[in-house]
Amino acid sequence: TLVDFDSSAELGKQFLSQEFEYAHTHSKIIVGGGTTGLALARRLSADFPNKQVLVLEAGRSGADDPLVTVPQRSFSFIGTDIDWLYTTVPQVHASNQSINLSSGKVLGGGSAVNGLVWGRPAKEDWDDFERLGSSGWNWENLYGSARKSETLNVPAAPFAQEYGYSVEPASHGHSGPVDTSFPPFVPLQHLKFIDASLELGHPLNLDPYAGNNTGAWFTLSSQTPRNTRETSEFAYFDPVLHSENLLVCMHAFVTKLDISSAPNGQIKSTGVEVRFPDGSIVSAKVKSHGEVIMSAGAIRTPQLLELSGIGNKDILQALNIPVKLDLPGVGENFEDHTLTIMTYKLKPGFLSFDALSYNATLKQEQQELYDRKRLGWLTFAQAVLNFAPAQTVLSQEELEMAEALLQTKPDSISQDAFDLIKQKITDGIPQAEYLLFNAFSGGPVKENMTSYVSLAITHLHPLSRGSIHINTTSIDDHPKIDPNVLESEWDTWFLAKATAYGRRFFETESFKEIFDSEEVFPGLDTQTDEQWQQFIKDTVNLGYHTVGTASLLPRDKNGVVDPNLKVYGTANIRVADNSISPLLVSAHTQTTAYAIAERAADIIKST
Ligand SMILES: Cc1cc2nc3c(=O)[nH]c(=O)nc-3n(C[C@H](O)[C@H](O)[C@H](O)COP(=O)(O)OP(=O)(O)OC[C@H]3O[C@@H](n4cnc5c(N)ncnc54)[C@H](O)[C@@H]3O)c2cc1C
Repeated sequence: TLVDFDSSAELGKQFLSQEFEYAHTHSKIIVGGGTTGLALARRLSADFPNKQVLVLEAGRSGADDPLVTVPQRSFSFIGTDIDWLYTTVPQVHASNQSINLSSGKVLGGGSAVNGLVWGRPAKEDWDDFERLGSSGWNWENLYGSARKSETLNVPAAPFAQEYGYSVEPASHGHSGPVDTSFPPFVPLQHLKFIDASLELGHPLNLDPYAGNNTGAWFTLSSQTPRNTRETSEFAYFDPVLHSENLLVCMHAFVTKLDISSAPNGQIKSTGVEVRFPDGSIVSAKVKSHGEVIMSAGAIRTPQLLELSGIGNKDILQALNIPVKLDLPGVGENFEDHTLTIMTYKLKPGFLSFDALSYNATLKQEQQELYDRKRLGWLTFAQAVLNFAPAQTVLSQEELEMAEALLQTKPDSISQDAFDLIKQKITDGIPQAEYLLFNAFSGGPVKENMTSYVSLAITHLHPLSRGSIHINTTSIDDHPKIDPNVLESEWDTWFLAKATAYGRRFFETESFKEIFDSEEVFPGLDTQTDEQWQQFIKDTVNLGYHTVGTASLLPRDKNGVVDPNLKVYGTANIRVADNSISPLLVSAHTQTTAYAIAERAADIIKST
């Protein structure tokens, strides 16, 4: 059942204050109806036919909104009503930039606004969760969970032939809620990107979803065979919309958890406080064996825990918040992928999505093609990724420099995580991702009537760690988001080297055919190591892959949740979202979020 607290406030208040069925024993309140929250809610409600699952989501539905549904429009949500509008604090190691960290305020959360890339990490990435001390959180189990979320749609023969798509069905799920597909349109420049990668000696990976993601490959999108976006709302919730024991509330803003004491010196949550759009606050209560599950995402989950008195006592006391539980790991270990963008101009006659803004006829044609047949440019978000190990990006001499740089552990990362990342570098696990955006996305002023592409270069395993903490007692103030990017010398050095390597793609024969030789951004004046490093510091972005702020780690290693996802020291509070990932993976993170949801459901059902 779906209730909108904006249009049906009175009904909503009745539901909450009259303690409807969700207040039964063993009921679950899930805070946040995002990627993980709705996936988990569906699974839990299926298993507890007589118990209630209540999901509280601050945003609205994404249904029928082209900002959400049309693949090509991914990223257009930035600055709209479904964006939380986060930015970081000025980054001291990155020219004092405040970096955008937009995030989905909508049912489906990140899955409703992201770039639709459907990836999968290297085996070692998920195995490292277990190596860091959380038994059962390994590749084998997470891969199994990930496949439960997916239904692979093999590409139709004409498109497979035209673009050279390949897929290994055995490496995918076939009966999960999320449809994954290849788009029926790929821009020429993306096909050339495969050729350019091969020309530079990168391997073509025909099966990147089974634990080895190295090389250039066609990526699936979280997209239906009708070429609309899949979100956790559409995939997991809509099919059970009328289920009586799953109540999803939108415009339901959770302001804090109610906490009381529990046996054995623990604390428990008796429910949560929910603010309605009219400003009134109503408590939603859990009874006896009920639980509160935090799925508010890696930025809001630590904020809500701290506002409720769970976190580092020094931070709480400084704001006069009564300390219910001193748990210093809350809000720590924050990491995100760091990335830079290079921009190139296409030769006259070649077009990118920029043309949609200067060619009205083309725009209309493509819109009609999409509306009538769900074909054409608007079906496309991404097609090709290239994951490269350090050994591919760096020369022999640079590899020796890398070894020297990696002798020093940056202050903010744990010794365990540092050692695992060093091992991954040595073992040739991808460290850099190259991805083409089919439009201008950074650089000096854009010329009229010109099409560009941008190459995003991502550092997959950065060493710098930051934090997300409250700095006021108001839920309406964004927490202080400090990724602490480029604290580590290695992070700056490697991203600079990986970015400089990006220029090589545009020097290949394959690319020369379609690109203007003039590099637009940063421009060929940038040549020396110092210049590249300055470019990185001035322009570094985040990958929108925020993780780690309620880490799945032993408590004495700054952990927040145990392997059953219980917050240490609590009887009935769990976290199930990307804040639990203790280490970033070499992949875009929605598949990890879905895998966490599926695994969390299995764990919660059995504990
Ligand atoms: C712009 C962008 C592009 C991305 N591109 C990709 C990509 O192409 N491929 C990929 O794999 N990953 C991508 N990601 C990352 C991926 O989407 C996220 O890692 C993933 O969706 C996070 O899932 P989550 O469940 O942890 O959080 P979310 O999905 O963010 O869910 C959190 C939910 O909680 C709600 N909420 C927060 N606070 C409250 C509150 N106080 N009360 C009630 N509700 C609340 C939020 O509105 C949200 O719906 C991208 C992310 C973004 C933002």
